Amino acid sequence: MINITRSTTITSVIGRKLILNNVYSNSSGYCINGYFGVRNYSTDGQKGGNSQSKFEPSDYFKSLYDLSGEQLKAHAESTGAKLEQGKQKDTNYSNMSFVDKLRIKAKAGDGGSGSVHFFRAKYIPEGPPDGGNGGDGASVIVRANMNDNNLSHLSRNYVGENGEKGKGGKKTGKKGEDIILSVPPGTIIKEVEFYYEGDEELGDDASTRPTTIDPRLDNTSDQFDADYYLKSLNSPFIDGKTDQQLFSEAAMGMSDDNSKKKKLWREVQVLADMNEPGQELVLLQGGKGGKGNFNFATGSNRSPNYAQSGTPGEQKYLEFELKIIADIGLVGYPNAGKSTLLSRVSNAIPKIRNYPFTTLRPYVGVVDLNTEAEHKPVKLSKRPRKVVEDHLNTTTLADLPGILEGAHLNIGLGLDFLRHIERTKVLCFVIDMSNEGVPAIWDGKKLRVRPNRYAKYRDDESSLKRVTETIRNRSREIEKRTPWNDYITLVEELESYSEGLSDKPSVIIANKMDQPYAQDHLEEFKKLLSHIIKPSTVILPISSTESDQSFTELKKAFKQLVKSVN
Ligand SMILES: Nc1nc2c(ncn2[C@@H]2O[C@H](COP(=O)(O)OP(=O)(O)OP(=O)(O)O)[C@@H](O)[C@H]2O)c(=O)[nH]1
Ligand SMILES: [Mg+2]
Repeated sequence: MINITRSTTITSVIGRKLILNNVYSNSSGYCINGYFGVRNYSTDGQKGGNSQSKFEPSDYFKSLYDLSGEQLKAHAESTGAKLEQGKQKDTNYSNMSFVDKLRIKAKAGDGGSGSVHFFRAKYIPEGPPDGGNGGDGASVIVRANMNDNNLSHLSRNYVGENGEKGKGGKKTGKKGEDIILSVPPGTIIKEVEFYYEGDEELGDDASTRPTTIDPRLDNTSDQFDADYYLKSLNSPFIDGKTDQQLFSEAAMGMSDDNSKKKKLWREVQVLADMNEPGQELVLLQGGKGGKGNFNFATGSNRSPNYAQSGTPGEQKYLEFELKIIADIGLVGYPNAGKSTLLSRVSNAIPKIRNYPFTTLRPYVGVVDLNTEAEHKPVKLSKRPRKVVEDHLNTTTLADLPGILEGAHLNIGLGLDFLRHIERTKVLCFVIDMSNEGVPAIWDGKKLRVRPNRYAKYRDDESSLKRVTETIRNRSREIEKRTPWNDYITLVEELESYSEGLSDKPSVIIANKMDQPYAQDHLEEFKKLLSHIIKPSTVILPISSTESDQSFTELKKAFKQLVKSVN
């Protein structure tokens, strides 16, 4: 078993094969790329592409894996293969892409056909029929898993294993092994279909697809036609077209000149709302195995030489979306210490640097609410990743990219992650109290939250441009920032993006309390905020870089807030 680096993407799962689209580092740090022919390999024991850490590669890949850099070079030279220095990815950090919406195509396995077989033994030349039933096809199942935090591990295409054909001796064929798609709790799954722009009716391959079997082939139906059935057993063609042809024509829109038109998607139905960790649901039912010929023996026909074919597995386009990315979202200016805080209270290992916009994508960590453990700063790269089993006393915390004034106008990293904030239940504001050593003296001017301050410029492109430029310049003058201004700007940005967003239950972290002037800032901050926020809002002074008892307080606050929204 080999550990694949995080950079690996699995683009397809077809039966027992993973189609991997990436370059792999071997143990000596060299890359073995597709040129070596290792893109497709058998993955015994690994179906579904969920646990990417385990798979059985081909012997060829294995033989390359243990070669040293020098040996690999020699191998590449002798075979004319391409060899590149592998990028040593820092897999400890959350450099994995964050995917919160994804559309996939999935097909459950077909049922295996029943067998036509007769018992044979010495002195029994014409024994009774004993062809076994076909195995059922693999179903596609979704499972909510606390240890997943986004959808990036899912591939775009899943094809379930077909059930095996029945065998002589009344042996039932092997069942296709189910594909289990593991998703974070809070994922909503919809069935979607496509149509072409300007033509609402076409493109619905669900309606043109032959999903039901021809009643003439279905021996449970009144119209069952044994002759027709036998003919179809010998030939895969039905009415001049194979089932496969009919399907792919419809799916690819070949029957019409739709290839040039824009493909659009629409919702058919909501299939699942995965809220509870551990919750499981069959998304696509695998086909039923066909009955073997021993089932059809009757008084008038003791030796039926036909069997039932399996039913096809369901096939659908599915859309996965994370409705809730985490219970709690960290909201703050860039460099306020959000990632540092996440690393201290959760199992996540985010990248922490002393410059703004270190975090570019959301990252979700799991917070164990049980532990009263000391939160000592530890070398994060040495810390093992924790797997959560007890989900009752845990909560999830999302580290989000920093926001600036004007984020709702797409300044800074902009709108994209304001969308993520919308999908957390509780807000945890992180305010930098150090403020680069500027002493805090509140000038006594009343602060007001003014959402949609810039709304009047919205429709006028040139003034909007001017305004965004002014805000951009202002954001560079760090000394003009104060903790209370930071807080109000954050609330204004949330409100400007979506009214009521800042009304979610929240806690305020006054961070970097170890810095000079932080205590002064905090005093002023508290004074000022008592005028404008709900008095019940907790303000917790913390120093994320020091060993601090306040983390226990913070966890208590988290526990209470999360309880209040669940
Ligand atoms: N002195 C002190 N420094 C801190 C504290 N918390 C964080 N820092 C430092 O502040 C810097 C920024 O921390 P990050 O956690 O990367 O900040 P962030 O809010 O995630 O920043 P972005 O990802 O850019 O939005 C780092 O150099 C941290 O070491 C603190 O409590 N005290
Ligand atoms: Mg960060």
